Amino acid sequence: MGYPRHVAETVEVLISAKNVPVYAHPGDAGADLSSAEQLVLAPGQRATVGTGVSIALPAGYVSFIVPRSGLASKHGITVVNSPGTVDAGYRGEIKVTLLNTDSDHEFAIAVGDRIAQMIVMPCAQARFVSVEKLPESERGDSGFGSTGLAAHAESK
Ligand SMILES: O=c1ccn([C@H]2C[C@H](O)[C@@H](COP(=O)(O)OP(=O)(O)OP(=O)(O)O)O2)c(=O)[nH]1
Ligand SMILES: [Mg+2]
Repeated sequence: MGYPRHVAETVEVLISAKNVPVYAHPGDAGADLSSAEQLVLAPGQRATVGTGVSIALPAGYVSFIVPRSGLASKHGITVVNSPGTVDAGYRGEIKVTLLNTDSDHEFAIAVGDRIAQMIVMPCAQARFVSVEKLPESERGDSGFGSTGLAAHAESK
């Protein structure tokens, strides 16, 4: 019996890059982006780092730039504006604003190091329809931890 196999949607994305983002494994959601720059992030420092990658997403798609979990857990490196949003119409270089959250250790980046990953997703654009009153829902205006144990018990 074979493992059920669902072939994910693939979409053609035009790219201009020296280092094309790489999916480490078949079916991965994130393709690794590498640095086009050499730099050192001091403890607590942030920097906007070039990737040398420019893309043309098809209309109706978005790319999100998100941190790599290994860099986050081992070195405290994150993406400040995660998920960074690459609009379909953007043709400039994709840059990654990294933050070294480690309070003691600097983090050195060499050209070609994988610094973040990009996810390509279909994305709807809303047609905002103004109304006087929104339709009712079970959640209503509860949020911000409303389903936490204590709050949940109180509300029962
Ligand atoms: O991590 C990121 C986020 C954005 N961008 C590029 C692609 C995106 O389409 C553009 C604008 O991003 P965003 O809308 O998040 O920034 P903004 O501050 O609103 O700038 P703008 O006024 O240009 O929209 O910058 C990146 O290269 N990396
Ligand atoms: Mg914007």
